[in-house]
Amino acid sequence: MLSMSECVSDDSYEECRTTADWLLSNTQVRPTVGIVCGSGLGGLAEMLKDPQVFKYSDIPNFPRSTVHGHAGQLVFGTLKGKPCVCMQGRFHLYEGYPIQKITLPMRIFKLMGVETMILTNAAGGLNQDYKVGDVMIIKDHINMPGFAGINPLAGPNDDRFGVRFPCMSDAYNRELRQLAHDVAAELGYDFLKEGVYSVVGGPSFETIAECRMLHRLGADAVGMSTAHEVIVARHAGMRCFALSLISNRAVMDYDSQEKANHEEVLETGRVRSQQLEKLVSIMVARLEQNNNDDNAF
Ligand SMILES: O=P(O)(O)O[C@@H]1C[C@H](O)[C@@H](CO)O1
Ligand code: HPA
Repeated sequence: MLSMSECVSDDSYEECRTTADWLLSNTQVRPTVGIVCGSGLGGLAEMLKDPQVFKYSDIPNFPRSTVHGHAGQLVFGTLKGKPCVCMQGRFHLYEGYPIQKITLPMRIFKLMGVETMILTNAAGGLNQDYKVGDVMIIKDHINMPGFAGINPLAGPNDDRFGVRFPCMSDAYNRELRQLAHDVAAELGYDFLKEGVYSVVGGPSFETIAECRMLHRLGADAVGMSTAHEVIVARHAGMRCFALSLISNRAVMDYDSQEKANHEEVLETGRVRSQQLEKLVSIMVARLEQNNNDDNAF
């Protein structure tokens, strides 16, 4: 039988502090906004002015990106005058990292002063009204690995990050969702939806039966990321906003010839990236600084 320290990744407060301090001593930027780029959406990082780039491999305690479409670098800079840090590439459970490791950047960002997280991903559309290229504002998630106890907060709780039992009914900030709707309407975007994201472990795409089940459970889109990061960010009291780019339609029909594939996912990102960049940059420009959050420490 494994001991607790063998089961639970050892990325302690001190390690996060070391990484945060290392980054703070190597950049002048004091980010208040964190952005995570999903598959094929790395272009979001190119919006930052006066960028300062750190390869993940050069950052102490940071994991490495192993997935095509995830560049593996942290970019600091300003967006419409707001200091930001942007992950050009994220980590996924299927890469083999412990779940605490893939969510580690959230804690590092918190220690660096980030108050608001904007997360993006590519996802398969389960909702039959969704088309490839639609963008879904995430209003809630279903954490499938969580039902099997795979939760980034499992293990001893460090109260310096947040409380033992954090609330998740308000995980996706209502005001930020409304802001996204307002900005999209001003831009004339007719491809914006709002729905529930279900995270699965991957890397195999879902079977037809799995897609049907997730849809019946109330999910509008399925993907392999984001929810774990949001759990850790909310635990640490950061407010979260997340978007799914519907990169493919989940196969729900046994007569369908469609097959999910990563190339289609990346291609959809290329097609929509400029519009997403515009949406995110206007949102960032209008962000209020104060984050009055009950979970905050
Ligand atoms: O990082 P995200 O969630 O955007 O990546 C999605 C899920 C898989 O990693 C990959 C499948 O194409 O894209
Ligand atoms: N399923 C899971 N993850 C995904 C998908 C999908 O269909 N598309 C992009 N990421």
